Amino acid sequence: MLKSLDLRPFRGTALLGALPRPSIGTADPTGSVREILSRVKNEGDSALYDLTKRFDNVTLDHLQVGKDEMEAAFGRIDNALREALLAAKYSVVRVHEEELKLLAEHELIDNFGMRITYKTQPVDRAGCYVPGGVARYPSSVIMTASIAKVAGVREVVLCVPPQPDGTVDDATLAAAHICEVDYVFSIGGAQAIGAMAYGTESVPKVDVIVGPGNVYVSIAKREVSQVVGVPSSFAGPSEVVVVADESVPPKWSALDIAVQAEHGPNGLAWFITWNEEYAKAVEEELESYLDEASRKDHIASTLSTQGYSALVRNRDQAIEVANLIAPEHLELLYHDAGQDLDKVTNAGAVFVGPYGTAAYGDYVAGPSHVLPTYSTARFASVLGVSDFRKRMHFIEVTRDAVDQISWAAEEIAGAEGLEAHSDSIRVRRSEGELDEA
Ligand SMILES: NC(=O)c1ccc[n+]([C@@H]2O[C@H](COP(=O)([O-])OP(=O)(O)OC[C@H]3O[C@@H](n4cnc5c(N)ncnc54)[C@H](O)[C@@H]3O)[C@@H](O)[C@H]2O)c1
Ligand SMILES: N[C@H](CO)Cc1c[nH]c[nH+]1
Ligand SMILES: [Zn+2]
Repeated sequence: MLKSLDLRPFRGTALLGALPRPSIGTADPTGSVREILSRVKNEGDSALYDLTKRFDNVTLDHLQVGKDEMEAAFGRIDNALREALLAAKYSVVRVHEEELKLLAEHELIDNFGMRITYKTQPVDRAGCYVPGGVARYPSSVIMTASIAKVAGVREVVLCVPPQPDGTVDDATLAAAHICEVDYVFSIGGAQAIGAMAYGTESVPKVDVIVGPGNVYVSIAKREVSQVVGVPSSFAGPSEVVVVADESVPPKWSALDIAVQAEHGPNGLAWFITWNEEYAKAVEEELESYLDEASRKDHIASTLSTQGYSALVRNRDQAIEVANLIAPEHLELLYHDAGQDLDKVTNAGAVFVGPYGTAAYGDYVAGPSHVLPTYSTARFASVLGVSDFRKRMHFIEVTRDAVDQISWAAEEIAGAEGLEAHSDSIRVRRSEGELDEA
């Protein structure tokens, strides 16, 4: 089921060479995504109807879902789910209100008499993509839209693929109601990303697009990043690296491999250990779980392409391998894993200790479950408040600064041959103090 790798002999750059390369699937769909985007840009709503027929096999008679329908869905879902969605939103809002405090306006420094102040402002309108091909994701509404609202975004637009009957499922609509989403459209895939990036007759153009999705969605976001803000994470098919030893029940490790694999194709699932016997026990548990699993085909699909069981020398090498993979989720389940956190340099989210299944992060821990995949955790981060806000700085130049530092600016402007630059400074330096009005 998992492909076995013995990484114990490899060190340094040889270790990197021994790892399989990450893959987004057999054929790169960038060409067809570009075609979809260009149709949406040129034809607007009519392309959205047509592409939804083609890729979702659904004939829509309208694109937008009304706020009354969101509220009705909130009333229809069962009580336990309503409470669970509210609890998840509460947790996410709490964490992001703390993050927002870190972005508060602050004076950075008095630099040669120039006061430098930083301030952030929300974007005006954000687009949240919520996936819906091989599963339903009301949690992704909370993990995107509620964060946009905490960030102060004025309007949130949400796109989600339609169900086969053209509707959007109640749990997703209820989550949209809870998060006070302003517009919901039943459009999925690359066409939804194009609609939010360029705007159509029905879909308002947004300033930032966030949210996870399959390879078509993730590539579409990358393609429109010239005209709209898109986080640098490639929030694509789910990934997990589970590191464990005999201190963890093998069934727990096996389930955690299956958790992210059940999202569907093109994902990645690694199991890493330094105990050969334990590796066999986990593999057996995984096989017996798969016999009964309702999403067996999805799990098998990810495991058959990027499912690995790797044997390493020790926990240090396990973390070295994890850092090279840079996975979306890293689980350090073994005893005393807290001692190793400083060694982790590349991962979207890290779960620590035997209870740390990534499923807590998927739903209730508080940080967004929209995380970097496809090795982008080398440079990208979890979705957060700052993805919906722009940073500006204010430079207040005092008379004192004119006296202190003009000489350096004039000198450099002279070297660049930019006369107006140096004149604009010289005139202030030489023409003396203005009366304070
Ligand atoms: N990284 C993260 O933060 C994160 C979070 C949640 C989910 N996910 C991932 O999101 C993904 C969701 O994928 P999904 O497929 O269920 O839903 P999705 O909404 O991302 O994709 C469904 C859409 O894909 C389009 N599509 C399907 N086949 C196509 C084709 N051949 N050409 C062009 N477009 C096509 C359709 O329009 C459809 O509406 C999963 O891979 C899951 O692992 C990632
Ligand atoms: N594991 C996904 C992120 O890769 C998020 C999610 C949503 N629902 C369940 N899981
Ligand atoms: Zn998940």
